Amino acid sequence: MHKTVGFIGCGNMGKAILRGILDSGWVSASKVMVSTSREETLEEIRVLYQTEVTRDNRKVAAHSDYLFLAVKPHLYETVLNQVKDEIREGTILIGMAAGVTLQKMETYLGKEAKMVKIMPNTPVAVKEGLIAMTASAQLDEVEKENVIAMLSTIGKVSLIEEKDMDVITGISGSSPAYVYMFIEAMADAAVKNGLPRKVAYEISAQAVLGAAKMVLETGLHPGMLKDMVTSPGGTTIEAVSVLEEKGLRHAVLSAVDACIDKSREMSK
Ligand SMILES: NC(=O)C1=CN([C@@H]2O[C@H](COP(=O)(O)OP(=O)(O)OC[C@H]3O[C@@H](n4cnc5c(N)ncnc54)[C@H](O)[C@@H]3O)[C@@H](O)[C@H]2O)C=CC1
Ligand SMILES: O=C(O)[C@@H]1CCC=N1
Repeated sequence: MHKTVGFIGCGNMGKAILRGILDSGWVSASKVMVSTSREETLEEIRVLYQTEVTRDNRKVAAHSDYLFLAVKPHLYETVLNQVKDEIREGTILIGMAAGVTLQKMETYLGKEAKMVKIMPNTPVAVKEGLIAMTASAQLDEVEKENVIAMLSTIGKVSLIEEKDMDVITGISGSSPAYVYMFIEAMADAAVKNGLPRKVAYEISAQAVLGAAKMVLETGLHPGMLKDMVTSPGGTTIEAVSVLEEKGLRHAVLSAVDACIDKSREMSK
């Protein structure tokens, strides 16, 4: 595959995808061009990834078979308006902004185009991402399969209806942040009890990774897996009891609900 790839904007999410697709070998650095508004970011990307970099979004648009739009949601209108004449007929535009629907992208572009909306999460950087995806009617099956093949190199691809994108944002796009808070809090407790911080992070993170794998690979209900850890009169039930008392379930449910609400509001 000798396709060209472009990134307009390359901050936290753009860099995570860029790193993932380069590491996977799906594309070589010589086929990738990146533009951002910040000179320092461009220099960092050029040094780290050896891709071509530019301040000119139009140049990236003209270069790309697959064009990732990795700017903040409020910049989509400006950027799509800026590059609309450079986008080739076969170019596939890949939007990832919370609240920016395929319909909005088409309106900003002012014409129909091959467009994909994804909701990735930052673990794509280590090829363990979740990428929810929906494609516009302009993509044929082969083009859709090609996009799925590219994204599959950096995580699991979940084909969804666009109406579900806000919910997926709540439990995937945004959720690594909540999980990092959980890992950090567990590590703080370990540090309080004398463990060096570095060891505490490694052990907490591995426990979360292992628990997630158990859910995915055993197919057992999370409640049953919890029960299997919780020995009668043992240590775990003490922690479980405090988590229930402090309202962990309700806190998580309400937090995810607030995230979904915000995404829905942005999508209007
Ligand atoms: N950070 C995350 O975990 C996730 C982010 N997203 C979406 O990804 C998009 C990017 O988010 P982040 O990477 O977190 O933001 P960020 O602020 O880290 O990166 C934005 C990038 O856009 C560049 N930029 C700003 N103005 C520009 C312009 N006019 N032309 C070209 N580049 C410009 C900045 O220099 C920066 O490189 C957002 O739309 C967000 O909704 C989606 C899923 C997860
Ligand atoms: O916080 C945000 O708006 C973006 C979208 C999902 C994750 N980060």
